Amino acid sequence: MGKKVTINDVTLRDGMHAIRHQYSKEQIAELTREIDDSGADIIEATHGDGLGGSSIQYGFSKESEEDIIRTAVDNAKNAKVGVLLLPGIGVIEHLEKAYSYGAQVARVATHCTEADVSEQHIGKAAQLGMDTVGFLMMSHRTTPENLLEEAKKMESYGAGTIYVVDSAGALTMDDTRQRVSLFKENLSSGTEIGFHGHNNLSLGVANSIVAIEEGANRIDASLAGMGAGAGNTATEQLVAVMNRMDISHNLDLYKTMDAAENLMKPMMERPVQIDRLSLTLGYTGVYSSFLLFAERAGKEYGVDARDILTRISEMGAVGGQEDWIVGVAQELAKEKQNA
Ligand SMILES: C[C@H](O)CC(=O)C(=O)O
Ligand SMILES: [Mn+2]
Repeated sequence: MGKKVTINDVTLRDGMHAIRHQYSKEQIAELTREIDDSGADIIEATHGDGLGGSSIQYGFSKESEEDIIRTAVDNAKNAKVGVLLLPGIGVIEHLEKAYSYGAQVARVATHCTEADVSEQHIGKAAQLGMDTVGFLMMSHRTTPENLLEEAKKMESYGAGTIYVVDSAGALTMDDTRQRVSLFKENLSSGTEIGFHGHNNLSLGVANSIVAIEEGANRIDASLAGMGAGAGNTATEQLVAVMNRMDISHNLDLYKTMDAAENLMKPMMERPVQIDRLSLTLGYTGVYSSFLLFAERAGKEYGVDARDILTRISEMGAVGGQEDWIVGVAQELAKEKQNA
């Protein structure tokens, strides 16, 4: 089926959310070596919210940005190291520094209707000669047709790959199929298409396969699904399914299974799994990295964290609005008192 699939591993970057950005240099080094040895093509390594993400708003990371990127670069023999940048959180200077530390892939992420804020960053990454990717987050929040228009903008700025990003794990298989197939029919034939899934509705692998069937050839995955919410598409599960379907890729199944089981799972602070809270993220379409914030606020204010997420969804929150969560928890607590 189609071209060989490139696996962009997000264990270190999206996985940062699940460990509150607290991977140590030693953990980054060990994970990079195992992921690289298992055959992943790209290893993304930054704070969960990308370059410049270490802050009071998103949580401070244990290690500096330079140490995170350099440790990954120093320990990857074959894989390229990538970085994520959300314009506004990260700036051009962050990108230049990441490049100087050895990052070769730059993924510029915007909300699905705001591609126009990525022009400078995509332009800069392309000018540096980086493998430049546009990353359209919360793709369920707009129509396939509109998402295509945003993808075309990123393509025109110089991105060689455009991703459908299911940040909330809310896309169904038909939703994924419609978005990826429109990209395939309408973007330039030289533009690669990617898919980034979250497993909140238990569709991470299924949606990734649908994306491949429709012409995507870059897929994000992480060991044991380590990532925000119920996690990302689990590498070892995806590899097993791709093997069964004769989809060509570079990964070794047993190595991904062993790394997930022996290395990744023991590092998890909170099991990365589908539970009532992560399922609510997918069900209501809320950004996966809100999970731990909502859980904490629910405990602090004595309210059901599912109600927080539902209210946040009704308010139309997008990534970056983590600070709304405490306000909503306080509001719900007051309503409970007055009931
Ligand atoms: C900053 C986010 O964690 C990016 C991402 O992985 C997503 O939107 O999903
Ligand atoms: Mn993600």
